[in-house]
Amino acid sequence: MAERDAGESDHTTASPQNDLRSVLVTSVLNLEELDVDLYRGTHHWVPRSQRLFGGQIVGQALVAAAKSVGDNLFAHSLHCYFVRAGDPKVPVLYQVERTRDGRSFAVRSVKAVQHGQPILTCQASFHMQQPSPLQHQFTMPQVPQPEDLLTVEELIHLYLSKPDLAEKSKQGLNKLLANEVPIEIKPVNPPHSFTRAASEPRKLFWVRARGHIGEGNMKLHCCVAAYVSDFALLGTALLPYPNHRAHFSASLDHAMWFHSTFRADEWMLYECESPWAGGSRALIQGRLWRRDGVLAASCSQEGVLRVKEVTESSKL
Ligand SMILES: CCCCCC/C=C\CCCCCCCC(=O)SCCNC(=O)CCNC(=O)[C@H](O)C(C)(C)COP(=O)(O)OP(=O)(O)OC[C@H]1O[C@@H](n2cnc3c(N)ncnc32)[C@H](O)[C@@H]1OP(=O)(O)O
Repeated sequence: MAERDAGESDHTTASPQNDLRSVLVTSVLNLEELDVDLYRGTHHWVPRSQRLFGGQIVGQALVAAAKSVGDNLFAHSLHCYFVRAGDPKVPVLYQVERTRDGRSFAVRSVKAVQHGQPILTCQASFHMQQPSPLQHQFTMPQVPQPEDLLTVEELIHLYLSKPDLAEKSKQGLNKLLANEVPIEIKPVNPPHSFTRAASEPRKLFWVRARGHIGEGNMKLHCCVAAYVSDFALLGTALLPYPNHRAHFSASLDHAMWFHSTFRADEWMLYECESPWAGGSRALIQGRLWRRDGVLAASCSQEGVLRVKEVTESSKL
């Protein structure tokens, strides 16, 4: 374990002149206030499953919770259950209950509702900054810098340029390219081709919000990190099983802890690993690292994964 650097990072900052404001800030996490502690959120990107993206619901729930706590308090943890699939055809209502306001901590309970029914329950806790001599963290894995790696889109174009690529794979890759995901990803160990080999249930990638957010609003960066943290976590559990494909997958619960200041519009290393899978479920743990090696956030999630074996003919 390494000593944690409690100081500010030497971030290279995305320039607002060259980079439009992130749609996560202007739209997805910009909730409409309907009444006291009642908000409405709309959608930007919806996954192919046609159920709302879990990260969007968690990020919006955290925005709603954060609106009722003072500027001196910062999100330090959240615990959520996804109890129903989110419907992309209607907005989500967020009802906030002010569970407790103490001297150092405040706790909020948020219910995300559609069609009169909860789709997510979330407890979020906020804490004032307090100095402590007790400081440690793991050491960030050593990986190539994001400038030396390709984005997911660049990798897909590379795979598409391979002359022996099967028509079905081409269609799959083009569908992936059509997604307008508001985050950028650079895998650390991308496969050389679209076909995958079995690997340990662990993956590393650089990630950041697409577009500019700017510094100053730490609560907002935590909400963006909550959005980002659910994106590719569950797939980690499938890495040892290239001959199986999930016909149903969904995150069941999601917990997150925020440790340090960070900017979600700057590259962060996301380290994801799945220590267990069984009974059609998998546990996945994630660590978000600032590129200067400071541990920014940790998360844990359990998901349901119902898989089918893929035959050679169905792969083509
Ligand atoms: C260029 C960039 C490229 C990138 C492109 C993008 C690529 C990747 C995209 C990444 C996507 C990220 C996704 C991240 C993960 C998520 O966001 S998941 C969304 C959040 N989570 C949820 O929505 C879960 C919400 N909760 C639920 O839906 C329910 O709680 C539950 C389904 C988990 C509960 O299940 P259950 O109690 O069984 O509910 P039921 O209503 O009874 O059943 C639901 C369906 O499951 C079938 N089913 C039930 N039991 C079984 C069983 N034992 N075996 C098989 N099937 C079962 C049941 O029949 C229902 O099916 P139908 O809906 O009727 O088909």
